[in-house]
Amino acid sequence: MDRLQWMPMDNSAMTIYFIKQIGSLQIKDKPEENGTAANATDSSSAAVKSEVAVEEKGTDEYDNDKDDKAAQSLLNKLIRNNLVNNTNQVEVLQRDPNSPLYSVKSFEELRLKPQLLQGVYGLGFNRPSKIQETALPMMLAEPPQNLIAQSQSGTGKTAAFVLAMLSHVDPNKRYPQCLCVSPTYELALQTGKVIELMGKHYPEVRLVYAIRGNKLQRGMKLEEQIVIGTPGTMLDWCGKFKFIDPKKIMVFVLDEADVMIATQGHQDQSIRIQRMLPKNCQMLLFSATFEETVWNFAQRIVPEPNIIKLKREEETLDTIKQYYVLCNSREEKFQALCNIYGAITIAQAMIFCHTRKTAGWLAGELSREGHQVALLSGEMQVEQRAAVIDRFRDGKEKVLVTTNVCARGIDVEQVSVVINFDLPVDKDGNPDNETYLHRIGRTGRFGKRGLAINMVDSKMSMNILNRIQEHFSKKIERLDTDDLDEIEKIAG
Ligand SMILES: Nc1ncnc2c1ncn2[C@@H]1O[C@H](COP(=O)(O)OP(=O)(O)OP(=O)(O)O)[C@@H](O)[C@H]1O
Repeated sequence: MDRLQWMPMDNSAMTIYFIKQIGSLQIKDKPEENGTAANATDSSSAAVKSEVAVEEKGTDEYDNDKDDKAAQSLLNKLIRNNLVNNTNQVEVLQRDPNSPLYSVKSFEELRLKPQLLQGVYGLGFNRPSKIQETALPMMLAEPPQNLIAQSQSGTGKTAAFVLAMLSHVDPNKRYPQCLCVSPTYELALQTGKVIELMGKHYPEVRLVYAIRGNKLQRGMKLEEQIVIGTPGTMLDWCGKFKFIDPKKIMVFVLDEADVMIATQGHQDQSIRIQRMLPKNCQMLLFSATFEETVWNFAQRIVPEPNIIKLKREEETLDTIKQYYVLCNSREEKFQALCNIYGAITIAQAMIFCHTRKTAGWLAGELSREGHQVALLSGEMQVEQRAAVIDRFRDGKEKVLVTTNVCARGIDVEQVSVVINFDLPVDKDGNPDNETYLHRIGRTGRFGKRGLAINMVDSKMSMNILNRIQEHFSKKIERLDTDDLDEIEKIAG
């Protein structure tokens, strides 16, 4: 697939250029922001400065950073360049319990079209991932089987359903045969990129994006076999504008169901699209989590599904030593931090704050002390955040100060210390145990030993710490940061 259809654009602020070569899809969305993103990669101190400037404005923009699932998912994709290490076992629930459970250990066994096998190997995939081993045979089976697949972020779900779509289309038929719905514009583009790359040697198959800004002429009929887009535009293209004949769709993919559900209105639109599709259309639903809301949504969309879940790995904090430090103010917390830095060698540390304001202040103080500091918070563009994380991962900065935007999914192997400058609480002020686990899980990865230090500055935060201890049934020891010998000992 070495070309994309050129699509007429409207005059909105956004301009999209589709350039002939694969991988050179360029998006221009507010040029001044591109400039800011470039600056962010230049130096982290630029980010620190802007944060301090925000603080001076004295407004109440210092909210706790919201857990934006779509942004987090996009961030994960932007910073990840290989498969997430996964040791979990797969659990399969089949629609027809008599059919043999079929699983493949190689891509050859799937008897893919040579062009697609070339695409797979071209991407550097040597063998299927855990979820792909089981999902691919089901998705490629005849007659088509419906599937709900859950597996954590970065385990190869996108690659799996992209391969299924590319395998199912008939390139000789010039109309849409596969629809793939993603929760946001940016996530749709990311998935589109995987389709382009995987279909690189299959130029007869074409792809079009049903996303905002891509205005087609009324009355036109799409000739591309695969349509990827967001639910609203996809619904319009199927219903209102009739660019797509939904009755001819053979495969319907709902990507990132958990993110989709978190986005208002998307459930409804997806269900409305699904209702237009023929009964025998294959439904594929993918999600990184499998909470009740996702499950309810899945049941409304996917009739008689096969289900693949990853069995949950035991969450363990055994390799992480946890301490708390008693302080009276944020200045004392900062002093305690300096003492820790003075006593032990820290390869890389992540420091979590409750608000953007504190994070900005702390980053400024630390850089004044001579530390190489990176700052990450929710008001930054996702691309800026990815650039900051990349620099941190490359060791260009040794300390990353952040709010909750960085709690999940980011693997930086050299992080040996995590500091909760503020303990994680939910919006009602109760301990946020899940976030605590995610935060301190940034250290001690892959069985390495890690250190987590919690700053306690009030009765209330002591109470929160106690409740966290109770929740995990794990003692958190007190650390006296005025005693350098004691600090040295914990690093041993
Ligand atoms: N079989 C494979 N072998 C090696 N790398 C793979 C394989 N399958 C996928 N990858 C790579 O692993 C990374 C994650 O894959 P993918 O995006 O498909 O995961 P995902 O589960 O869809 O993640 P998310 O939940 O974030 O959408 C990508 O960089 C992809 O190119």
